[in-house]
Amino acid sequence: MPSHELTASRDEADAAGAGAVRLDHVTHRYGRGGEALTAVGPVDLTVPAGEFLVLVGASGCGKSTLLRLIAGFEQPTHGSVRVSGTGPRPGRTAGVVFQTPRLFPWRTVRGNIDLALRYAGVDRALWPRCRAELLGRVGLEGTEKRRVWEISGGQQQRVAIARALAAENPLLLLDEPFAALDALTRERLQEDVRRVTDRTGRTTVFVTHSADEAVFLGSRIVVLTRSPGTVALDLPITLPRGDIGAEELRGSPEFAELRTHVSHAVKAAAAA
Ligand SMILES: Nc1ncnc2c1ncn2[C@@H]1O[C@H](COP(=O)(O)OP(=O)(O)OP(=O)(O)O)[C@@H](O)[C@H]1O
Repeated sequence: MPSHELTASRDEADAAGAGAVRLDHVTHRYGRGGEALTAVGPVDLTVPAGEFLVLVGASGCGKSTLLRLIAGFEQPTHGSVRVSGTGPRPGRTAGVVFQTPRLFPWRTVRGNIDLALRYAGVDRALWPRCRAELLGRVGLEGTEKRRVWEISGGQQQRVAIARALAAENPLLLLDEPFAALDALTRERLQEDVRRVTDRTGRTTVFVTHSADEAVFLGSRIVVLTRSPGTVALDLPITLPRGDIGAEELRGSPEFAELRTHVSHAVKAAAAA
């Protein structure tokens, strides 16, 4: 890339904020002709750096498609997607966590994390420290030597989160990462993700069906209409973050009120 282009894209990134996402009039269509399906759009959405945005909506409303557009795995049919002021690059722009952990099953926990560190270009001499720090962040200290099949589904998803954090991308994208887990594990991992993202200040876009999960995690919630997904509700969440316990938060009347509000909005958007 010529140096003036590099400078221009750096300037754009600085102005947008590292990890900031901007969707301008984005539409995405799958297929062609009579078979074509407009899955998303038009959507205009700006996610400032450091925000925790949760996308909620009924099945098939286009949540995953939006996430894939932000990750650069899909190109919009119309409109533009910018992350940190530039077009997203698949595998480079964001750490991504999917519904299933997608780990290398024949490798150890350590092997899976090291692969991510190698891919992120981290100096090999720093791997032990980075690995320990990443595993510490997701509560997996002492599991380095265990094979993937020797740890639980919840622990595997924790490894996937640690791996997504390895690249130090300012943007984290999570697509229903806890959908397959039992309620208790799910709550614990929600707490982990809330803590880790609050601590690291990363911009996060999280997809879920659950109003409860959305209110617990988000600093902002966007509810999508049914397909094609457009913004039905854009709601800032002003619940306290940081120095409040998870149980206290989940048990508060404000939490219950917001959960009901979001749940009704999701149902109304799906029926509209
Ligand atoms: N690769 C694809 N090719 C064709 N159609 C697709 C493709 N991926 C998704 N779709 C369709 O686009 C629409 C939106 O799908 P998407 O997976 O984005 O929704 P979602 O809200 O994430 O659904 P869920 O909550 O069930 O995961 C659906 O009608 C789906 O069938």
